[in-house]
Amino acid sequence: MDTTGSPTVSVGGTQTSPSTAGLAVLVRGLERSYGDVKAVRGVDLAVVRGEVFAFLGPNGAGKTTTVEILAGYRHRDAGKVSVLGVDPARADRAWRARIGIVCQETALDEYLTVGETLSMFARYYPSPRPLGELLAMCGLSDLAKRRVGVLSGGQRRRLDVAVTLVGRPELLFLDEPTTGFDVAARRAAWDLIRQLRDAGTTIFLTTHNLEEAEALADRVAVIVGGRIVGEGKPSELATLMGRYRISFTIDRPGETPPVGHPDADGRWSLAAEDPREPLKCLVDWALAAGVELADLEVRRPTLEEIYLTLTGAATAGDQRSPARAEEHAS
Ligand SMILES: Nc1ncnc2c1ncn2[C@@H]1O[C@H](COP(=O)(O)OP(=O)(O)OP(=O)(O)O)[C@@H](O)[C@H]1O
Repeated sequence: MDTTGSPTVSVGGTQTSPSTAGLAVLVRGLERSYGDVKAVRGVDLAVVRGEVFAFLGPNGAGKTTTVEILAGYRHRDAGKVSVLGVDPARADRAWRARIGIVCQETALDEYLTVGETLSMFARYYPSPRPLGELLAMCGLSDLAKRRVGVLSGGQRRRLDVAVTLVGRPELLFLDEPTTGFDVAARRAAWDLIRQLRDAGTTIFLTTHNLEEAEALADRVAVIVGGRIVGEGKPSELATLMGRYRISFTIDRPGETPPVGHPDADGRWSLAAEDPREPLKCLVDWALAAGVELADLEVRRPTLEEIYLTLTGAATAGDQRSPARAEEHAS
C-alpha cells in the first residue's frame, strides 16, 4: 500500500516513465473540467499493445471523459496523450480508421437491415472485413436481413460492436459492451473479445461488471473522482488488501478469537500476506478453548472486494453533476 499520502497504487509498474514503444496508449497528467466540475484530475495511464485493459470506476468517475479524449472526440485542458503514437487532438482520418469505439448509444438508420448497415460502413474503409465473417464473429448471421429498428437491445449492441469491427481497428474502445446481454450473449461477447485480443487487437474496456473485468482483463485501472486510485493485474491488486482473506464463524458467540474482526453477520475475517501464522494461531486457540471453527475459508480477495476497497464511499453515490451540458470538441 502506498504510504506517501498519494492515493494512487501502482503494482503494474506503469507509474514510472515507460518508453512508448509497445504501448497503445500513454497518458500523463491528463486534466479536464466542465465549468466547476473537475472530471479528470491528473490521470496517468499506459496500455500495452495487444492487452485487454479494463477501466473501472463508479458513476461520474471520469471514465467516459477519459475515453472520449483518447478517441479524439473531446479536447483536454492539460496533459500529454499518445494513442497509437499520435496525439488524438491532432488526429487525421487515417488515425481514426485505426481506432474503433463502441459507445453506450450509437445512431444507426432504423430502416436499414443489419447486412445493409454493415455494407454501408464497409465503404468507409480501405480493407473492410468481409460481411459474412463479420456477421459470424458477432453472432449476427441469422439476423442479416432484419431491420435495425426491430432488433432487441442485446442484438442491437452486437450490431454496434460489428459496426466498429468493420475497419479492423488496432485499438478498440468498448464502453459497457455487454450491458443488456443475456448470459449466452455475454459469454459469446467475451469469446469475441478474447478472439480479437488473440489476433493482436488492443482492447480498452470500460465496465461496471467486475466479473467481466476479472474474466477478460490483463490489467485494470480504477478511477475515482477523476484520479486513478489503483492499477495492475487483477491478481497483483490483491496485494492491496493482503494477499489472502481468512474468514470463519465460531460456535460460541461469547468467545473472542486471537485474530480477525467480526462483521455484522457475526462472521470473523482478516487479511494476511501469508496465512500460515494467523491460521496456526487461530487453530491453536480453537483447540485450547474447545471452540469449533465453522466455515473456515482461506482465499484470495475477489476483484469486487478490491474494487470496493479502492472506491470506498464513492461507490455509494452517483457523483454526476445535475447540469450536464452537451459539449463535444469535435
Ligand atoms: N458535458 C458535460 N458537461 C458537464 N459536466 C459533465 C459533462 N460530461 C461529464 N460531466 C461530469 O464530469 C464528471 C465525469 O463524468 P464521466 O461521464 O466522464 O464519468 P463516467 O465515469 O463515465 O460515469 P458513468 O459510469 O456514469 O458513465 C461527472 O461529474 C459528470 O457529471
